[in-house]
Amino acid sequence: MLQRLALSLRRPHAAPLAPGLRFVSSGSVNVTVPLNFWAGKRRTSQHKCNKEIVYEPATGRVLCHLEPCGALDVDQAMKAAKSAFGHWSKMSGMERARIMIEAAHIIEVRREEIAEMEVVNNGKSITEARLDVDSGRLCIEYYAGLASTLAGQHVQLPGGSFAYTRREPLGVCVGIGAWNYPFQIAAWKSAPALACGNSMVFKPSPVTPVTAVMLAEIYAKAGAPEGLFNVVQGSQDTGSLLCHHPDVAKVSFTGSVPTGKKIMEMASRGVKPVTLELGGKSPLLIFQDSDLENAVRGALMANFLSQGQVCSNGTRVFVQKDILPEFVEEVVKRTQAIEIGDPLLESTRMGALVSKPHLEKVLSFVDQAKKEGATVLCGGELFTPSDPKLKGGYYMTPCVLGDCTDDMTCVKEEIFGPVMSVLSFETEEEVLYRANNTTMGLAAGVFTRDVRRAHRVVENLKAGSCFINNYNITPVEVPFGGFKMSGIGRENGQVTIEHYSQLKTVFVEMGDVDSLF
Ligand SMILES: NC(=O)C1=CN([C@@H]2O[C@H](COP(=O)(O)OP(=O)(O)OC[C@H]3O[C@@H](n4cnc5c(N)ncnc54)[C@H](O)[C@@H]3O)[C@@H](O)[C@H]2O)C=CC1
Ligand SMILES: C[N+](C)(C)CCCC(=O)O
Repeated sequence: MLQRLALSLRRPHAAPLAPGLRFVSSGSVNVTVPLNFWAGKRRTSQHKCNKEIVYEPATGRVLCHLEPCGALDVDQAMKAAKSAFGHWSKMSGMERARIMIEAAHIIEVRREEIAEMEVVNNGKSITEARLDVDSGRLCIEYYAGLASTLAGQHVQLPGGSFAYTRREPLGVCVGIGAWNYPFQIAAWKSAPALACGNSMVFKPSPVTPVTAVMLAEIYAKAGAPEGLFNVVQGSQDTGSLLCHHPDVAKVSFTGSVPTGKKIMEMASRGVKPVTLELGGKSPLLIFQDSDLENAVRGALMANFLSQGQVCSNGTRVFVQKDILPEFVEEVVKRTQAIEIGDPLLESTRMGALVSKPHLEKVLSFVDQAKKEGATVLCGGELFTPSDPKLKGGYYMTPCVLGDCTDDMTCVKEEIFGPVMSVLSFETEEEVLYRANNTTMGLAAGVFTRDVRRAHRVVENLKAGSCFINNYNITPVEVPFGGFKMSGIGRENGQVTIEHYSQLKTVFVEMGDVDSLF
C-alpha cells in the first residue's frame, strides 16, 4: 500500500536511488552545523542560555545541541523577513511560482537525504519519511500553481464609477511547528504563505530542529530573496517572542490544544489572525456491511502511521457488534505483524517514538486503560530491538485495546502514540451521538458499502476532515483542518489562500464628488 503510494508520488525523473544506498545510518550522525537560518545563512544564536539536547529516537544517542533564540535573534530574523517581504510581495505570482517550482525540484533531488535526516531526528520509518517529503514538495508545487491565479474582482458602479479588489499578502507570517511531521509542516505552512507574497519566520519543535533548516537552505538556493523563509530554534520562550513581535502579521501553529489556546491569546493582543491545527480524538465508524479487509487496513492507517503520533488519527474505533470478533481478530493479527525496529531499514514499518518522556507518557496511558477495565489485546509494552545499537531507543509494541467504554481515559484523551481503542456499537444513531460526544473535531471516518449511509453519516459527523472507506490520506489539493477545539482555519487546498492574504477594496470615482456639505 505504502509502496504503491510512494511510486505514484515519485516523478519519473526523480534522482534514482541505488538500492541500499544510504546517506546515513542509525547511531552514526552528529549534527554540528548551526540550526538557525536567517538572511540567507545558517546562524548561531547570540542568546546566552543553556543549550538543549536533541536525541536520536532510534538509538537514544545525542544528535545535536539546540541553541534557543532570544529576543535579539528573533529581531534579526524578523528584520530579514520584513526586508524580503518588500521585494517578494512586489513580484508577480508567476515570478514567485518559478522560484517555488525550483525549490520543489531541489527537494525532489535531495529527497532521500531529507527523508533520512527526518528519520534520524524523528524516529519514524524511512518509508513514511519519504512520503512526508513528497507531500511537502507537492504542497509547494500546488501553491506555486495557484500563485499566478490570485486576482481581485471588478465591480461596476453608477455613472461609470467602479471598484476593484486586490488580493494582497499579509506581511511577515510566523509558523510554529510540532515534532510529528517536521519537514512536512514547514512546507505546508510556508507554501501557501510564500505563494501569496508573504515571508515567514518558522520555529520548529525543539525536539525536531533538523529538517526545517534544510527547507530554508532549499528556498535560498532556489533563488528566494534573502530572508524570505527563516528558521529560529527554541521552545516556548522563543515561540512567545515570535507571537508578541509587533512586526508579525499572522501566526500559524500546529500542536496541542493547550498551546494553541496560548498562541491565540498572544496573537489576540496584536489582533493578529491565527491558523491552528490542533489535536484530535477522532472516531472511525465501521459498519457491519463494510468490506472488512479494507476496514482493517483503514483502522491500521488510522492508528499506526508515525508511531501513532498523528493529530488526525482515528483512535476511537467503533465497530458494529456483529462483526466485532472478526474485526478484532484480523486487526490484532495485522498489528502483531508490524515490523518494529531500525527506522532506516526498508523493512521497518514502525520506528521509535519521538522521545523518552513521550514514550513513558504513552505507556502510562496503556496502564491507566488496564486499571479502568480495558483489555490489552496486543502490544502496549516497551520493545527492545535485537540490534545492540538500538537498545537505548524509544520503542514500544503497537497496542490494541478491547472492551473500551466511552468514559475511559484512553477513549477521551489524545494519547499520541500507537494505541487503538476498540468500542462496540449497535445502531447508526447511537454511534453518531458517541462519535460526536467530544470537544475535538479534527477528523472522522466511516467504512460501509451503503452509499446512502456513508453520506448520511458524514453529514452528521462534526469533524473537519471526513473519510469514506479510507483514512489519513491528505492530498495537498484538499483542505485539511478541524472543527471545535481541533482548530481554526485550514491548510492545503485553494481556501488556504484566503488565510494568507487579505482583500483591499479600491473605489474609483469617475464623476464629481456628491458632497452633502
Ligand atoms: N495535534 C498535533 O498535531 C500535535 C499534538 N501534540 C500533542 O501535544 C503534546 C505535547 O507535545 P509538544 O511538542 O510539547 O506540543 P506543543 O503544542 O506544546 O508544542 C508545539 C509547538 O509549539 C511551541 N510552543 C510551546 N509552547 C509555546 C508557547 N507558549 N508559545 C509559543 N510556542 C510554544 C513548541 O515549542 C512547539 O514548536 C503531545 O504529547 C501530543 O499529545 C503534539 C504535537 C502535534
Ligand atoms: C499526513 N497525515 C495525514 C498522516 C498527517 C497530517 C497531519 C499531522 O500533521 O499530523
